[in-house]
Amino acid sequence: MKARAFAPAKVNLTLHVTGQRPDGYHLLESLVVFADVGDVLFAELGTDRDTPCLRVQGPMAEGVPTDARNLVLRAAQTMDASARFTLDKHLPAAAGIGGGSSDAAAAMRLLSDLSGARIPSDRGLSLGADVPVCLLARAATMCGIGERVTAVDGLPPLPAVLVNPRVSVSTPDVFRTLTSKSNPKMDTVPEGAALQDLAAWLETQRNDLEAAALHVQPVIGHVLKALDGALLARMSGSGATCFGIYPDLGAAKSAAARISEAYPAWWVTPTTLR
Ligand SMILES: C[C@@](CO)(OP(=O)(O)O)[C@H](O)COP(=O)(O)OP(=O)(O)OC[C@H]1O[C@@H](n2ccc(N)nc2=O)[C@H](O)[C@@H]1O
Ligand SMILES: Nc1ncnc2c1ncn2[C@@H]1O[C@H](COP(=O)(O)OP(=O)(O)O)[C@@H](O)[C@H]1O
Repeated sequence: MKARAFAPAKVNLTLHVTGQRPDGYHLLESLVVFADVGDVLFAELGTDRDTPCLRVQGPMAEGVPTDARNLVLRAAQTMDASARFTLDKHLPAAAGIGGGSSDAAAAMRLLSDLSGARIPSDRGLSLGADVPVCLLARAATMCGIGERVTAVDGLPPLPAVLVNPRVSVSTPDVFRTLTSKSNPKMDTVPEGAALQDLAAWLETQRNDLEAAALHVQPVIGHVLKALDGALLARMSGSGATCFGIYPDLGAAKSAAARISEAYPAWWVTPTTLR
C-alpha cells in the first residue's frame, strides 16, 4: 500500500524566549501557523523485517541527509515501524520553518495510518522541539520547550510572503548567541481578531531570536528590509526565513514577484498562513 502526506512549512508568528531549563533548553511561548507550501512525503509499506529506506528528491533535496540522520527515518525508528519513503523536498533546510520536523510529523501520520503503529506519547518531542506542533499542523500556541501545544481557533487566514536568502542557520548556534534568555511573556492571542487587528497585535509581540540570528547571518537584515511595506515583517523560528503579512493574496503575490526580481537567488513564495 502506498500513501502520501503533506508536510507544511511552520511559521512562528511570535517567539518569546522566557527562560532556560537546567538542561540548557529554552522555555518558549510561540504562536505558530502553517503555510500551504511544504514538502510531500510518500510511504510504501515493506515487510516487518525491511529496514526503512528513504529517497530525497525535488528542488530543495541538495544537502538533505538520506541516512539515519534524516528525521523521517528517525521517526520510523522511534515508532519501530518500517516503510520505503520518498521525500519531495520543497522547503529550504535549516531555515526556521520546521522542514525536518514537519517531515517527521508526516512520517508519523503515514506510519500510523498504514500500519497502525502508535504515535509516541511524547508526540515526537524526542526528535525535535517542533515536532509536536507539526503533528497538529494547525494554528496553535506552543509553550515549554515545545511540548505544550494548544490549538488556536478564530485566526483569520493570513496572506503572506516567505523569503529565505538561501543561507542555512543552525538553531543551536542561534540559541547559543542569545544574550537575553528571560524576556516578557507573550500576551493572550486575540482569537477572532480581523486581519489588520491581528497584524497590529503581532507588532506588539516579538521574535526574541531575531537579534541573535541577525548576528549569525546579517543577510537576514536585508530580507526584512525587502519585506518593507508588509503589514508586519518578522523572522520565523531561528531564521533565516522571514515572513511578511499583506492585506490580501494579490498584494502578497505582487510583493513576492518584486522581491524575486530584485533577489533572484532567494527562495520567495506567496502563501496563505492558517
Ligand atoms: C526555534 C524553533 C521555534 O519553533 O524552530 P526552528 O528555528 O528550529 O524552525 C524550535 O524551537 C526549534 O525546534 P527544533 O528545530 O525541533 O529543535 P531541536 O532539534 O529540538 O533542538 C535543536 C537545538 O536547539 C536548542 N533549543 C531548541 C529548542 C528549545 N526550546 N530550546 C533550545 O535551546 C538546543 O540547543 C537544541 O539542541
Ligand atoms: N527531512 C529533513 N529535511 C531537512 N533537513 C533535515 C531533515 N532531516 C534531518 N535534517 C537535518 O536537520 C537540519 C535542520 O533542518 P530543518 O528542520 O529544516 O531546520 P529548522 O529546524 O531550522 O526549521 C538540517 O540541517 C538537516 O541536516
